[in-house]
Amino acid sequence: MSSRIAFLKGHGTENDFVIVPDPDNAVDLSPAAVAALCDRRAGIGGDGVLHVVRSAAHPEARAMAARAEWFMDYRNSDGSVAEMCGNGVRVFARYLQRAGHATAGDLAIATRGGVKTVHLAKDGDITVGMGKARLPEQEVTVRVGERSWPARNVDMGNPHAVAFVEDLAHAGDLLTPPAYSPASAYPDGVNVEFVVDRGPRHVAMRVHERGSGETRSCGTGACAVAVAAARRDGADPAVTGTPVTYTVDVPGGRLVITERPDGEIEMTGPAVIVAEGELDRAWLDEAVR
Ligand SMILES: N[C@@H](CCC[C@H](N)C(=O)O)C(=O)O
Repeated sequence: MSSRIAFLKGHGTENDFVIVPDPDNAVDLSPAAVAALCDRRAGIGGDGVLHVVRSAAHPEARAMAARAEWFMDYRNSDGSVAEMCGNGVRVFARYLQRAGHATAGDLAIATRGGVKTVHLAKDGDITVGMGKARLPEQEVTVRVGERSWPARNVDMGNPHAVAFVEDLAHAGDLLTPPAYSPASAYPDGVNVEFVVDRGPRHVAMRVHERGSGETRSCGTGACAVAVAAARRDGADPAVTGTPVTYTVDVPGGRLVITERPDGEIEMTGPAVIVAEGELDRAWLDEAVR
């Protein structure tokens, strides 16, 4: 076994990831190993890890192997797994392109949230088919300090609570997860988005991510926000037969989200690889001890 592990570092609207190419699923990425990699002082640093594995080599993805050669085994920075990562899937596709595993055109990627189709151009922004949103009706309240807001429940494969606020500063420092009630609303935790209006079909958000804390962007969160904003604004493509597009500003940049009449959501945004290197396996072994 080599004493080195290849890695790359990338981001999408500053939601940043450690990328671990591991086609045969040979690297033991325990939760402690993921947390060590994501540590911004003692490790590489990132909001999460994109473990790049051939679908056929991963028990959670084998059933998707005929439709998608590669599986995005996404982990949050605390080591927990999540169903889907919208910024991550664009960065994942950018990595596959750079490594020569994908060319311009449509590329299917397996995720725990199902197979997603990424449209890759030679360069520039990347568009991803994010699937449909589910809007469970349950009433939820999100609380930060003395303030509270009703939140819209949006499921993008992973859970989101979207709260429209007067000022993004009202979300506070987001060093701890925002409180919500009822406590039973999200048995597996939730990503919480705070949203303000910027103009017609243009909003800005901050997010506290389950398993990662406040991040500079969340792709699934931006989709959840766009759908929640559209319904609040009385826009439902399924009713009007017309696609609806929202621009969503995040602290790390801008994402453009379109919901089509069939409910399918497309997200467009950047994906950047910033570095490539090798990890010392002995460091990782020591870090998880
Ligand atoms: N940053 C991601 C979402 C990552 C998963 C999330 N923290 C969860 O646990 O559901 C995105 O861009 O969608």
